[in-house]
Amino acid sequence: MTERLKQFREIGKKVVAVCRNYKGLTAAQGIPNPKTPSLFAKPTTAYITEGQSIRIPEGCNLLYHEVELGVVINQNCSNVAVSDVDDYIGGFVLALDMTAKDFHNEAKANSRPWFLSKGFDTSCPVSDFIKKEKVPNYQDVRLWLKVDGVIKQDDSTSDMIFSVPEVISYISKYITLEEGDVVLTGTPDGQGPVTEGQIMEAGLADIVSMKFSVAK
Ligand SMILES: O=C([O-])CC(=O)C(=O)O
Ligand SMILES: [Mg+2]
Repeated sequence: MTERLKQFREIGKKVVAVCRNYKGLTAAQGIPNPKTPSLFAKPTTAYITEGQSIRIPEGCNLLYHEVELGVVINQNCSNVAVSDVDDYIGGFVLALDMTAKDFHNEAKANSRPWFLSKGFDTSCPVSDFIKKEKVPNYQDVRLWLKVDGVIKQDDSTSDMIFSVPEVISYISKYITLEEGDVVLTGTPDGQGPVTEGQIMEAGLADIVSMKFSVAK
């Protein structure tokens, strides 16, 4: 295990994710904006860092990329008001919410849980830890992702339906967030398929970028 990954596994406990949190995404999909943040989780075994490949889960024929801003929590966070959330943000990571889209579609169609489609090994590639001071305007920062050099996702976090503080405050009413937990804040429009051998490059403005390849 690489040192960086060990660090994530040790301090990074849960991954709590919000979905359908960009106006551009719900508009493109023709679905109403959610009234409250819609949540799911990934196990810590989903984390990988640069140098490791995303592995297509057995039986999956449609793997999707989703670039997301991840917020790293710095202390126990329970029942926190929106106005106090900044005190609980320790920093950021750039993350990919890799999704076995065929499993996901089938689960949704059959009213079954999403866990496998979002939680398989390697489904949460993350960048190096980004210090909080490096992203002072995290409510308006550019997220982008290219597949084999072609831009597929490119939007600002200002397009979120629920802001980072609103998402974290909401989660903290029900689930205690702990030091090292990562909150994935949803993907902008442009999520789409990747196949074996393709390379994704993603970035948070020009603050950080990362590359991950897809393997069988
Ligand atoms: O995969 C999906 O349909 C939803 C999701 O995670 C997101 O919007 O970030
Ligand atoms: Mg997502």
